[in-house]
Amino acid sequence: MEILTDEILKKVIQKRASASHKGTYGRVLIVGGSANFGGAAIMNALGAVQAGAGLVSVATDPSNFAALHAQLPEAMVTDYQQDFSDLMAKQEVILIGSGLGNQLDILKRVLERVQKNQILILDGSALTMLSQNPIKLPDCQLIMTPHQMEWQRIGEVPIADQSREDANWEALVNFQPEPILVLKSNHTQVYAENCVHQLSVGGPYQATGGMGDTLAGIIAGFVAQFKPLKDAVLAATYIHSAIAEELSKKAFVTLPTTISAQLPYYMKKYEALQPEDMPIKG
Ligand SMILES: NC(=O)C1=CN([C@@H]2O[C@H](COP(=O)(O)OP(=O)(O)OC[C@H]3O[C@@H](n4cnc5c(N)ncnc54)[C@H](OP(=O)(O)O)[C@@H]3O)[C@@H](O)[C@H]2O)[C@@H](O)CC1
Ligand SMILES: Nc1ncnc2c1ncn2[C@@H]1O[C@H](COP(=O)(O)OP(=O)(O)O)[C@@H](O)[C@H]1O
Ligand SMILES: [Mg+2]
Repeated sequence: MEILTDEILKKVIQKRASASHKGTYGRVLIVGGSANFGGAAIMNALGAVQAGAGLVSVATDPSNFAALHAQLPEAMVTDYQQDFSDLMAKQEVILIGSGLGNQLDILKRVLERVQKNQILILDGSALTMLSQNPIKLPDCQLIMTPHQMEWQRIGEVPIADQSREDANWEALVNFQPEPILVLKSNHTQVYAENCVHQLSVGGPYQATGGMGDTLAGIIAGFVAQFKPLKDAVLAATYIHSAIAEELSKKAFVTLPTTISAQLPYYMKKYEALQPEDMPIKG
């Protein structure tokens, strides 16, 4: 097991080239946010946009359009009950499930259309629906972001056994293609390419609804811009909790939207650094 440190940010975050444009930094489609859980899709989008994704679209319930636009005019919207396959085809990254609720038809429609070169992130309700319905996963690059109960449901690893790496690896073999697993808890671990990486940052000041929705959005924003995939996921997972820990020095709770708002400033400190550079101060 490896402990994640800010070396991963030095490795992953790159200074932007002058000769670039929004398309250079990736297109992300978020599918989520039912009428009751619109905030989840908004927090996905805030995470992805603030992390630097070039173009972010949200397929959601139309009742969320105005709130999303008011919070984040940078994001585009579409009605998730309509056919959005043309929009899907243009994306590098698709994130589905945060606040989606039990909408199996939408999940099936999206999974059937995912292409091999696309990155698919499965969160929240998508994981719960997959655990209850026999649906084939698409042949693409997969990332799953369950909390402990979601991993118990979909991975069939009881929460009490999730501290055992061998139990989690055994469960992962049952998924084809094998996903990168971001197993969220108070000791979040990332399972990828035969290695387990554990967070050394973060704490209970993060225990607020929407914290995982925000992480899923940040992962989407990072994998849209940075390569290789595994390092981008590790960096996103690290920065989400590192910002929270920094904020917790002055705040009792660290709200998901506050973490997203800090992303561009925190990332800026790392753009010109390389691994092994002097530690960051302040
Ligand atoms: N503002 C919004 O729009 C928001 C929308 N949201 C969306 O709602 C949907 C449902 O997601 P969900 O996570 O709230 O519910 P569910 O999947 O039933 O899991 C909860 C059950 O698991 C248990 N549990 C055990 N260990 C756990 C752990 N480490 N972390 C967390 N839970 C743990 C837990 O135990 P308990 O709390 O009872 O002790 C409880 O029994 C999903 O799409 C999500 O994106 C939310 O993001 C909130 C903000
Ligand atoms: N006590 C804690 N210590 C560290 N991190 C925590 C703690 N409680 C929650 N978190 C983090 O908050 C996030 C919660 O994710 P999740 O339950 O999916 O939230 P939501 O679905 O409400 O957005 C995860 O990243 C988890 O690691
Ligand atoms: Mg969640």
